[in-house]
Amino acid sequence: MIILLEALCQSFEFREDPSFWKDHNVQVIIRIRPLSSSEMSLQGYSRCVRQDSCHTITWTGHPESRFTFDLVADENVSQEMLFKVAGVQMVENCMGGYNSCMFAYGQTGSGKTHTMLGDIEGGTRRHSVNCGMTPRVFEYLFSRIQKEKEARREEKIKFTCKCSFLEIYNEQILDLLDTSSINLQVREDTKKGVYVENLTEVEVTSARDVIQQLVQGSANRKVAATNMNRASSRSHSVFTCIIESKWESQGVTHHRFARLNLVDLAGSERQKSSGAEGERLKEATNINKSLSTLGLVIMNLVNMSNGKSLHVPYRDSKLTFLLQDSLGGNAKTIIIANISPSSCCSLETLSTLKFAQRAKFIKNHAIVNEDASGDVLAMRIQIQQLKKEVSRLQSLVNGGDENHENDALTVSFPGSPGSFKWEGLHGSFSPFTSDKRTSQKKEYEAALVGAFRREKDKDIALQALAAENQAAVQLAKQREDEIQGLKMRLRFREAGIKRLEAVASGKISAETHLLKEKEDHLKEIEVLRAQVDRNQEVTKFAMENLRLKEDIRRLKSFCEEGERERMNEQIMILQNKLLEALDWKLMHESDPLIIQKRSSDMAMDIHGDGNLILSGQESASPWRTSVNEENEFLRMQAIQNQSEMDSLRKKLNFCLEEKDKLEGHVNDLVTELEVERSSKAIKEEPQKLQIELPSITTDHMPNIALNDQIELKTMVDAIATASQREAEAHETAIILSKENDELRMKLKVLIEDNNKLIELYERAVAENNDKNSDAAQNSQEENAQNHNNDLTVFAEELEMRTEVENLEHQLMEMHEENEKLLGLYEKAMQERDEFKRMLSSGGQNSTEIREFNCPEKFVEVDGGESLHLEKSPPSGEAKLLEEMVFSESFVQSGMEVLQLDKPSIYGEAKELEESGFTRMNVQNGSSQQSENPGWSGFRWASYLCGKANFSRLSSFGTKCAEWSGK
Ligand SMILES: Nc1ncnc2c1ncn2[C@@H]1O[C@H](COP(=O)(O)OP(=O)(O)OP(=O)(O)O)[C@@H](O)[C@H]1O
Repeated sequence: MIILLEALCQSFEFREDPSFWKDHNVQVIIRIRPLSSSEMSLQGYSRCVRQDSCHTITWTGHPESRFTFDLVADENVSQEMLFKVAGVQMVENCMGGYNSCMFAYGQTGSGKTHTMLGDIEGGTRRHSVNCGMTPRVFEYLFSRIQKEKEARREEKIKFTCKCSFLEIYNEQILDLLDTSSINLQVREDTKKGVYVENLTEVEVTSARDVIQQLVQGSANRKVAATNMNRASSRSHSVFTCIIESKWESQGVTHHRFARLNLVDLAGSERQKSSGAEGERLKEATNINKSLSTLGLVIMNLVNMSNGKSLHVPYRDSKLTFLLQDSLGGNAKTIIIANISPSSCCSLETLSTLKFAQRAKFIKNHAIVNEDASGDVLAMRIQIQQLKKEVSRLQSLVNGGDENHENDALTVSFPGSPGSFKWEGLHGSFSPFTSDKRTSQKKEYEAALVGAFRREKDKDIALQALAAENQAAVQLAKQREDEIQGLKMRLRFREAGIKRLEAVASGKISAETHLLKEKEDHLKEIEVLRAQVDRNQEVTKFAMENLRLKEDIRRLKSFCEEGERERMNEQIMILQNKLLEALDWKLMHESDPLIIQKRSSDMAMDIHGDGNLILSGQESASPWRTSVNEENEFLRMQAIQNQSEMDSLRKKLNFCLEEKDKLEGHVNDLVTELEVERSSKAIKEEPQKLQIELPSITTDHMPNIALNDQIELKTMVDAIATASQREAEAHETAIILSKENDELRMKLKVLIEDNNKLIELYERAVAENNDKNSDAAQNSQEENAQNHNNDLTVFAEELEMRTEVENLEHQLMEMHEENEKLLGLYEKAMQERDEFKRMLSSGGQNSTEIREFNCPEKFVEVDGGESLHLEKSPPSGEAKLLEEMVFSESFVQSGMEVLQLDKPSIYGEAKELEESGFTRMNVQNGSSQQSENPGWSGFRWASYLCGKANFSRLSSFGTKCAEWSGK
């Protein structure tokens, strides 16, 4: 970690290029402050920037962005070092007559005040290493002034420094040196430029004076504690010093001045992070507003330098209005963009870097602010002398003769450090000493440099003017084209009007007019199109417009049509895939640590299962191959088994369905059979009654026989159908049973296969264990994989085994069901046979029934399952029976009974016959164990009815069923 930090905090050479200010008027420096303790507690040492050189810095967020600046100062750059690089040259510029400005920009807490003021309580830098830029600048300025005064004593050079200190708080200008004056106004004047009306200006003569003002003003500044900074400046502060110098030379008075602005901006802040509320929130809003105007001004300045003439909204905020000279005007400006390197300020840092990058493109036009005034005559002489000097120098350059007459000339350059005399080449006529001559030569050179520099500046200004001119010419041409177009359209209109007049006076027809009109319109369109095409700006804007519209549409659809969600989902999917790929890679890369961990995890898992105990050791490669093969074989077997099981499951389902159908079928058959039986019994009853009661039935004999024949035929048909259905059911049952057998066989095979698999698997495991004990440690990856495979196969087999068991169980159940069904079926068959037999022995029955006419006995029917009547038959019903069949009521209780165990109709009838009972009684029985008392009751009632009048007593049977609760 420490090494990493050292690498990250690697220091780069931090020194200024002395020639910088010759070509540039705006310098941008990035200053990275050290991580604060709160940042470290939040994000540790995590950083959002990386310094690549003394000019480049990379923001390491997504996407990574690289920025290039004039200088990048890391956290190791001290206050003094920063001053030497940026401050010293700025003071020199001021001494040379250039307006200078230094801004500190950055988010709240990024170190702006530390940079600009630093520790000023202790006085000058001699007292504190943390003393900031401003005190150092003034200390150096006054030392330079002192030196200059000494060097140019002859010229009687004089310096005056006036300071003012203001703050812009909530868009109001406050005088920090006089708290009584508030809401000062910014004014603009052709002579003075931009200035603040009624602002206190204090003359200072030493660094100490300045520091005094600084301390006083800083104490008046609005500072408050926020989440981001314990002492956050809630305003922009501007410390201004106007440095003026005057000197005389050759009767000419020179006046030079420079304005030095030192600006500590309030920090941009996100309301969320700063936790601003109430007054703080209002401050923050104003701060952010003026900073965004500053950003806008800079953006428009950049656009301007790219040839786009746009309005620069200086007046939109007090700050930009006041500092307009420093932004795109007559000044040399340094912007120090302060940033925090911590990841928790990543977005703010990026925003500062972007602001600084934009600011780098500002183009200032700094010129020396100097005036020369004095005796007009003296100046004329000076000009003449200069002219002569220039021509003499030219001839010298050309190798011509020198005119020594004019050798002794006094030369003075406006704006030069002073006037000097030219002594000619040898200086023989000069009254100056040779020492003086050397120093004058130096002055002469310096003056020449100044002259050239000014000339160059003028050239640049000229070039800018030429470019502007060209743009103006282009614009004029464009306008001319437009006017031409308009003229043409006017001509078309005039022609149109004339034609209309002609139409009105009947000279030409309306059709001709319309045709002409159409032609004119087409031409007009052509002209307009040409105009539009010629106007590149319009085309460009149109294109841009289209592009922007497309962007907006895309963004809208992105948000509205859930594109964003979809993309997020896709990203998630991709991320998961990536993770999977990484996992796979990790698994397959021979990282011994990871593999060891994985294999030990695996071993633990297997232990946990309680099925396998495998150590995390590797096995030899041939053995591995064979185990792999076995595993593969097992896997294939498992797949095969799985598919067989699937097909078995399908068959089982089919069987179950068939079984259900069969059950339904059998039930139908049983019902039909019962119905047939009961109807048969009812039919037989009259025959019997005929025998028992000849007097009653003889009259109806021919009718009954005919009816019987018809009913018998119907019954025979019904029985034939029933037999057919039974045969079908039988067949289905046989098929099912065959299928069952097949299934059973397959299951057996499967179980055998399974057992084989388990055997194989156990053998593999045993071998594995054996091999593991000998294996070396470096192939644990393979082992882990095999274990994994084994475990998977084992799990699959376990699952299979459970499934097979389930299947077996199901089969067993099915088997049982089938068995039951078969039983039922057999029973049904038996009953059918009985029924058939009963039918075939119809005549014999009448004889037997006749035997029933024995002494009266009562039988409790529904043997073993006694008929339980919940309601007694209503007396009316009993009466009916009496009237119809018997001479006395047979619906009684408490009589002697005959218990029958599980009687069948046939059996019961037989027993009845054997016992010689002539009558049976449906009794309100005591037994309640009947499974189907209603049914039994009905059966017995039917039996009785069969022996009485069928048509009338059948209703009694139904009633019996009702009474029995069905
Ligand atoms: N380069 C640096 N070296 C050491 N400490 C620094 C540096 N820069 C800033 N600091 C410290 O960070 C803290 C915040 O700095 P400062 O008050 O200068 O921030 P600011 O940008 O002026 O904030 P605001 O905009 O809220 O006024 C101070 O305690 C300061 O001492």
